Amino acid sequence: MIVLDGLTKRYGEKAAVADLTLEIEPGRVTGFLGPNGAGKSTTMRLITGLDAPTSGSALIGGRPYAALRHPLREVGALLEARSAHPGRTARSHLLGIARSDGIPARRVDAVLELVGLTSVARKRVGSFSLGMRQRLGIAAALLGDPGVLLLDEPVNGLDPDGVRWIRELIRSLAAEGRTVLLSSHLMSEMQDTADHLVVIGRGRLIADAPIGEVLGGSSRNAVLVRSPKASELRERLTHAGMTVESPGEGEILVTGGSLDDIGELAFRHGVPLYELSARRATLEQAYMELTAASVEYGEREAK
Ligand SMILES: Nc1ncnc2c1ncn2[C@@H]1O[C@H](COP(=O)(O)OP(=O)(O)OP(=O)(O)O)[C@@H](O)[C@H]1O
Repeated sequence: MIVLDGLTKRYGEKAAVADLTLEIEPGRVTGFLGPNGAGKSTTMRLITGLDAPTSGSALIGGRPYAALRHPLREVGALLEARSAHPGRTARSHLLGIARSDGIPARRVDAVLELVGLTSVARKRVGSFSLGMRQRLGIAAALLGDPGVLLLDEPVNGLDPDGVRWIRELIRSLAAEGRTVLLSSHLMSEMQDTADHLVVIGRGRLIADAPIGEVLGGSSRNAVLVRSPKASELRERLTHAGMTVESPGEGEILVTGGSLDDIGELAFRHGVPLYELSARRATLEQAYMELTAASVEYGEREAK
């Protein structure tokens, strides 16, 4: 369990993280989302003691990172900035980290196997592809078999097989009862991996809710109806207070009413239906609505 209480980090006038209070619970994957510059990496750095908060606290199992006796056995982190020396082999890189926390060498071989790098364990990291380096970073995070994992953009550079592999790994780590905090800009990947979402913008909390709740709260949830009497149905649904659009000939898209409401209304008025189906909002759509007001480095600035 990770507990943030009034966590704040200022760089001069600017608050990178502002008064963040939340609990990241074990046994589920918590997705950590926010526009560029929202403060995700800073939050992860504060949790892992790489930066000190200006005020507030970040506790892991009730203690700050600096007070953990065997930090690698309690927290594993894959953070963007951490990289291996290109002249070292994968195995010697991991052995160095393992030694720093009294982790036995056999664990190094076990994590190399787990991330699929056994065959290149004695190759220099400098010759690794981005995806292989990412796997090595994940191996380092898992070295101490920690109960808490912080993964900042772990799918970066991975091919589709690698992406699927990491999704399954992350889900199994959470299923074993670990606390997993995962940041990613890939919304479809997040939708498939996370159970719970924490969304921040300009350092502040925007949402802390189960993914189903975030998706259900989107205005983009709608019902698609196809009918040979679409225009009559449109009038009746509008009269009943629903909002109706016509995306195509004989089709209407309804918000403000459930499948059951629409089906019953059509039945009452003798309107035949050829299709009645839920169009669920994607995480990308729900996320865009949530963060619209807090995009810091948007298109306008970038151009
Ligand atoms: N060392 C630093 N000195 C000054 N400002 C910083 C420093 N580190 C981060 N910031 C600022 O704090 C804000 C939050 O940055 P952070 O990297 O945590 O965002 P992020 O959500 O991880 O963004 P991204 O999605 O782009 O990785 C940004 O405005 C950034 O410029």
